[in-house]
Amino acid sequence: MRRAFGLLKTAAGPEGHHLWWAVLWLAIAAGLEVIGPLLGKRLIDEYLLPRVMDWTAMGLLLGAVVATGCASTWLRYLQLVRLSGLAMRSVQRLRERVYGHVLRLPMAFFDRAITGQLVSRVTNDTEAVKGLYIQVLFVILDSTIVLAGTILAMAWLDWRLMSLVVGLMPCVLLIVWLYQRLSAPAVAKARQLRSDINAQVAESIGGMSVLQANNAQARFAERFSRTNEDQYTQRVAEIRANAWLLRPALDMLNVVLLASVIWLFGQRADGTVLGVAEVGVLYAFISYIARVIEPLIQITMQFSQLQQSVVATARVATLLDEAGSPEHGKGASGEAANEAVAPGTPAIDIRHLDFAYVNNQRVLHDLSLQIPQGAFYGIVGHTGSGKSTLLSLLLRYYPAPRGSILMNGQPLDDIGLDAFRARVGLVPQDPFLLAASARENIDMGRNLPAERIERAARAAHAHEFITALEDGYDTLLGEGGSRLSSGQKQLIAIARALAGEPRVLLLDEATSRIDSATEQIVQQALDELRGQVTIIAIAHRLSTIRDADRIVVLNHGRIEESGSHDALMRIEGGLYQRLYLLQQLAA
Ligand SMILES: Nc1ncnc2c1ncn2[C@@H]1O[C@H](COP(=O)(O)OP(=O)(O)OP(=O)(O)O)[C@@H](O)[C@H]1O
Repeated sequence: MRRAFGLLKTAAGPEGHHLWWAVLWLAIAAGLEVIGPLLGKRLIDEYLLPRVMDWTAMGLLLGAVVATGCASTWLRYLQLVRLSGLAMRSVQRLRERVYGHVLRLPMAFFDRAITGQLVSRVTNDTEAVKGLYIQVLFVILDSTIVLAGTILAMAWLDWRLMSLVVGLMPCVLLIVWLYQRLSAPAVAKARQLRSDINAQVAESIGGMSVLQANNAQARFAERFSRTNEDQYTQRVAEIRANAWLLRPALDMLNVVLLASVIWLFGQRADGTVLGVAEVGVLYAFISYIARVIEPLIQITMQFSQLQQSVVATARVATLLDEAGSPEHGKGASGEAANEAVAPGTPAIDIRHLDFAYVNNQRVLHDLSLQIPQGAFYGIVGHTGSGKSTLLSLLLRYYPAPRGSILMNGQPLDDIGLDAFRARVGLVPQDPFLLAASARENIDMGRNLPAERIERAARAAHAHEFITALEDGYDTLLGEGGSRLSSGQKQLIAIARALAGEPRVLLLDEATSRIDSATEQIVQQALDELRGQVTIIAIAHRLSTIRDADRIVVLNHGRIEESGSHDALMRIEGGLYQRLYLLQQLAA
């Protein structure tokens, strides 16, 4: 609860004072609402019943009754507008903060994160903050003030009648509690079914090609319709519980309360003529009864909603507490170091690198490797030998032990992260294309000049097919680049990496999903970069790295062999030779 409200306060940001003003005005609105029946009582008791026809005073009192009612409604409306605006701006601020935070989380976080849950934190859970404003501040606070004011006013008028009303109040709580108990299963079921509906839609859109290839449309539509029908049934059950239990029972209670007040009132009359002063009290009490029941219903009904909002907000707070990537020596300028590289300094220098993802289960053992400036190195090995792990450490997705990896003679940790990312380019196995134009996919939010994008596309041999598209570089590529072939997507990913003009280019099995013809294009592109860029390529397909200056063979996290293709092929029974021959056989 404390965390949720702490977050609410920070989300309100510079508008925090609006909150206090809203509370103050709400209290005034509630006060005005309570005053109305008191004025009405005075009108009845002092003028109508004794037939004192002082039209000015009566007009003033009547005007005051109408004015307090209007002012209270108007103030409440203004505060609802004010709080809703504040709530929506808070959601907007919080959502930006959470998304910005997620973007800075270390890769290790995403190993255990579940995508759907993270999306829900950023979208739905941040929305829950709005619920806190509207449910807590507006509904609960407003209802509580009205309730307290009404009870006080009743006590002041007639404490015995007030005791009767207050005595019957627990019945409202009991009715609402019963209703919630009875409707809870339907509410929970309906909510579960709604997420099933979302999941089914997402699943079928994601697997549309498989679905249509198997002619499964009818079966999916039927499954969807069943879930949809179930959800409808549960929603109807919820509405029925409201219509048949909640409202009639509360209306009944209202009648019982009214009848009891009138009965008690009748008991106290002297049997012939009602005490003049008491008719006004009866009027005020009748007005107050409605003002007691409604706030009570509101408070009780909103309580479970409030709990959900608090839990959701606390979940957002937990995500925000997740530590971001460690700061990387802000002052150290990677670019300056780049210019002043002493001759002979390796581009990458790995020194006795040990690494474990989870305590003591080492994945890399005492790895040492020097990669000269502008060299092309290939890394091969069986599945699970540690290739991707090495690449992840070179990319600083996970922190390597200090001093175990140097770039241009500088420990990775000392290089500013921006300078580092500008220096290193990555071509991943999955090219990850945005649902945007070819240009935006190469640019990737860096605002690069058009010439640089085109130069990169030419270097990646992507320029030809991009210009053949109907709008050239501005052609929209569809979700995940669905308009392109796998090979073309990979060429775009290479162009994207080259557009950053990196000094080091890392390729993570960039040719595993493309045909031999495209692989040759990739090889040609890499050949053209040789000498200018240091290239480190992980490859399952050994033909991609056959021409590398050196091939490093990993086995269970250790360097087993290292040398040129020809040198490695000469090691009889060597791991590389076996891998290569196996691939030749498979081909
Ligand atoms: N995020 C992770 N958390 C924990 N262990 C991991 C993680 N990633 C990889 N591993 C483990 O580290 C070892 C090396 O995995 P890695 O992905 O580096 O191998 P690889 O050589 O790239 O394999 P492949 O060729 O199949 O991609 C494996 O035993 C794997 O289970």
